[in-house]
Amino acid sequence: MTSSAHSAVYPLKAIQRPVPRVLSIAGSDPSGGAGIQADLKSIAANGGYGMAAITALTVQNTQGVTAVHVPPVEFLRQQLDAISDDITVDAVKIGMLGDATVIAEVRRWLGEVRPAVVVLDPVMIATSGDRLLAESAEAALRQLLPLADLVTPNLPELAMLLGEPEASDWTTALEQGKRLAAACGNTVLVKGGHLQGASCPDALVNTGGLLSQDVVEIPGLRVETRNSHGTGCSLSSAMATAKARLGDWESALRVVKPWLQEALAQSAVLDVGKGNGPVHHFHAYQHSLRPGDFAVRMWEAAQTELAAIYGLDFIQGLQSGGLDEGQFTYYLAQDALYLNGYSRVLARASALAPSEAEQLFWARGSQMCLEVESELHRNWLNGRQASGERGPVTKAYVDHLMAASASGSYPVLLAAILPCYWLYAEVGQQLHHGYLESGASAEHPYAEWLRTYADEEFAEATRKAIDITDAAAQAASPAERTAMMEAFSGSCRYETAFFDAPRLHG
Ligand SMILES: Nc1ncnc2c1ncn2[C@@H]1O[C@H](COP(=O)(O)OP(=O)(O)OP(=O)(O)O)[C@@H](O)[C@H]1O
Ligand SMILES: Cc1ncc(COP(=O)(O)O)c(N)n1
Repeated sequence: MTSSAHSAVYPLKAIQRPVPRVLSIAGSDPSGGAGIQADLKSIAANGGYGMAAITALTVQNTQGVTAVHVPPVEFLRQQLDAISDDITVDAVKIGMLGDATVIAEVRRWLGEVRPAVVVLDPVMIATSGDRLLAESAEAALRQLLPLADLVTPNLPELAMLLGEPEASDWTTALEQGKRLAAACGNTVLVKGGHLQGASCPDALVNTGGLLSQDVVEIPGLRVETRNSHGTGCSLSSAMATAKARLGDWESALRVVKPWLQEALAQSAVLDVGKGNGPVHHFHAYQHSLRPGDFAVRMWEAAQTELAAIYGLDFIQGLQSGGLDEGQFTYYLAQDALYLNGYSRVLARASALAPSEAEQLFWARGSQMCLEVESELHRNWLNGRQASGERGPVTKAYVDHLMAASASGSYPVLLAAILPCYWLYAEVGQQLHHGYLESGASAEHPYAEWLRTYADEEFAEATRKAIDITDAAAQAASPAERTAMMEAFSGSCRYETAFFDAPRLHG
């Protein structure tokens, strides 16, 4: 991309701060969907550092506002002064002001500090219909408008500020936007949220030549949802942040509008409240994993197979001692055959490993498999009548691992490898625990085998294998993670089938 093409999108001269310090002067919504709570999330989600000076406390949830308390205005003054005495404020968003004394205090502070970006959301009435601004303060709010760079009224507020009837179509709304912008000498963001129909446009309106044209419209589709609580708060604080970051209102709205649309579209994920729920400010972070997230997902996916394993005759017989000796021999022989294939797959993981530590870990695992295989022959299969042929489950399981290995993807291969560590360690621990609980009798026909399950070295290796796979998932693409879950679940099913194979094929 040429530098001129780049600056056409983001005018470099105007980019001020990589992480702008953005102050919300607004009311508190304890349910977290609107007010300062929404503002702080919105500022962070849009790349800013959020601060909040609280004008009023409300008692509200997704169903409505039941009380409003406006603390002494001196306290607001102290909050504002504490911030600006210490911190450079790159942008301010003003929301609920409550009454005329609060408006006067904010006006004084704005006059003294003169922040570079001021967005005013003229909050008067909540979505629920409850008043958030004393009626007597409407004139004072009108007089505050010229101190803002951007005013973001919804359609009822736009009409109220002009003293006109509410617009019922977009053309009328834009005309009203032009009148308000001309009267205040600033830019008005006309919002389509209160319109009917499938589209939901927004437009920046300025009649003084500040924009590329008087009306810059950004189209948008309406999201079918009740969860619109706090959209106005979120939009205005996102705009303050994006303006400080990108330098102009048009660039800001172009990034904020699709972000908010997605926040509405994904709001159901949050499942908050019985009324108009909040939007999902951090929807974009769903795609990135925190350490441990993928391990938890895999563990959840393994639960059905673990339950199936504990229900198997083979496992119950091994625990009680009633297991048929022939079945046990078949199991040991297949285990030895399986470990030979598994060793080769671990060697492949070692070859694909991105670091020497992981390379060494899988190489050691590969070596350990061969050692256990020969120990099985030496100590356990010696003297027993066992076939050296791979049974159908052993063959299918090893083929599944080989296919994951052939995929060439390190994360997918690890996901296929992991259940043999994890489920085996888990089942082994349970069996060993059960054996100890029942008195650890030396008479138990499988006592010696059950004792091998207490191997702490194997438990440690399993924890390490989980951590490495989890870390590989964090670095993987979404498509690769889907393939990982498939490979993991496939191996879990083979673990169950492997324990059941002696009954069917032994
Ligand atoms: N259903 C929706 N689908 C898509 N965008 C929407 C929807 N509802 C609102 N918006 C967007 O949300 C923002 C706020 O618009 P709206 O007109 O609802 O303001 P508001 O009434 O001040 O918000 P609030 O609901 O917080 O009071 C605008 O960008 C608008 O386009
Ligand atoms: C503290 C506070 N500030 C603003 C709003 C407006 O948001 P909405 O119109 O979505 O209810 C609110 N409900 N509460």
